[in-house]
Amino acid sequence: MQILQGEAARAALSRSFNDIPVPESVLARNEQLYGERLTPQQVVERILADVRVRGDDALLDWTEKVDGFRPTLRVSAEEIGAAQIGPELLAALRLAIRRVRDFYRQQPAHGWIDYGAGGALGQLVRPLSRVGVYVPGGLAPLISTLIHTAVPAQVAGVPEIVVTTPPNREGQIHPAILVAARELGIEQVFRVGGAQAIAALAYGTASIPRVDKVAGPGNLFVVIAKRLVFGQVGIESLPGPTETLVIADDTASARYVAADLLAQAEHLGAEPVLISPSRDLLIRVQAELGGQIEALPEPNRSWARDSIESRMKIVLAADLSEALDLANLYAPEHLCLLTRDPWSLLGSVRRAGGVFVGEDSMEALGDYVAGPSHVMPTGGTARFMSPVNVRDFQNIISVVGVNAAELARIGPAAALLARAEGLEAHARAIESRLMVPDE
Ligand SMILES: NC(=O)c1ccc[n+]([C@@H]2O[C@H](COP(=O)([O-])OP(=O)(O)OC[C@H]3O[C@@H](n4cnc5c(N)ncnc54)[C@H](O)[C@@H]3O)[C@@H](O)[C@H]2O)c1
Ligand SMILES: N[C@H](CO)Cc1c[nH]c[nH+]1
Ligand SMILES: [Zn+2]
Repeated sequence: MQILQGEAARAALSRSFNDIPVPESVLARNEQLYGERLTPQQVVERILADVRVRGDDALLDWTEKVDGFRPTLRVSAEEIGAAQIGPELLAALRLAIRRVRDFYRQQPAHGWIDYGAGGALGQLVRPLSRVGVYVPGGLAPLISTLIHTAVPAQVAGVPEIVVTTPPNREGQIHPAILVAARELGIEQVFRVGGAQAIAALAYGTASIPRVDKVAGPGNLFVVIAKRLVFGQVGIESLPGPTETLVIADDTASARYVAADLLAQAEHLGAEPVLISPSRDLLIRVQAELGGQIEALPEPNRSWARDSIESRMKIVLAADLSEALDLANLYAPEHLCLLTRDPWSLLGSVRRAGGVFVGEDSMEALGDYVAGPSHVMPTGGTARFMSPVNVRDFQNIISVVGVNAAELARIGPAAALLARAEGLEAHARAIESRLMVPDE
């Protein structure tokens, strides 16, 4: 594999969300499904327009066409109640819920009101009323994603959560997703995925209630749909196909570096990036990757090989400082630091969804039980977006309650600014309170 350096590395790691690459496999599947090589954007536009007009019928038609099954949309309370998983998996699921909940309970997310000499100013914080959570399920049923999205919303105080997730070819949802919903007290789960699920949550249908905000990651179709419905509904961020950037030096274990790259490479469409100041490490990791890919079972081997062969970038940096500059430029979803003294690099990290410090804090642990939500910004959007968190599920309402003395002090300036804007009624509204009342 080609090793990039200097300007070539900078060019390869600079990106704009608008030119997010569409894998050839997606275009080929679209040709099969639609008889022409439609882009995901074109497909999503059709789906959104159709669901908006035809509601549930459109959801069923698109699910049948794309997922191969015409499902009963709502999972009944009996099905949620009857879902079973083994005791060890249940214990793991409960551990994940507890650790994510404990993490988000630490996030400062309260309102404040300052009662000063001039009256009161502050911010009220209120939970959103109804939130939609998208749980990916195209290739792997991402049980953990339900936990990592719904729990921060619940900590924020959201009373109603609506879950959508695609059914498998038998029209089923993985029982652990239903058990997780039950553990979280979520009653509304719908068998629908992709852009049609996002459309349903944004517009509402006879079966699926319209929500105030849609959260959760997904493939290109999901991400594009979320981008297109923004404004009609709130969108927490645009977490799409996953990516991991590892910075490793000559002290890193090539085995661990390869394992961490492959852990994310097995997500379809993932982008693995490795940056090191050591050419020797880069060569050793490539050899390890070959062996570890071969040792994976199918279909994971094919998914990981596709990510490594089609999208992996390998960069030789002059030193760790250049490695961090390049990482900040790329703004990865996951930044993994596998160096002699990883904590010394933390101060230079400026753009990333999450940073994983040292070889015992592998990103795969973060996917499940570390604590922070694994739903993190991708595609370079970490330049301006953050991982899912409590604030995503709250409104802030500004409070203004100044008293008469304060009004007398600051009112004239406001009236002056209003007249400078040519807004006479604004000025008069202020001055009407400044006038001494007639005896
Ligand atoms: N960034 C994050 O925080 C994060 C977290 C978890 C997962 N992810 C990403 O989520 C993604 C999950 O993808 P997935 O595909 O497995 O599941 P998914 O649920 O996101 O998408 C599957 C759905 O896509 C739709 N679809 C697929 N091909 C289509 C086509 N040709 N036309 C119309 N619709 C189509 C179908 O409706 C299908 O049900 C992965 O890329 C993974 O990396 C990201
Ligand atoms: N790494 C994915 C994106 O952050 C999330 C995930 C869920 N399950 C396994 N991995
Ligand atoms: Zn993962």
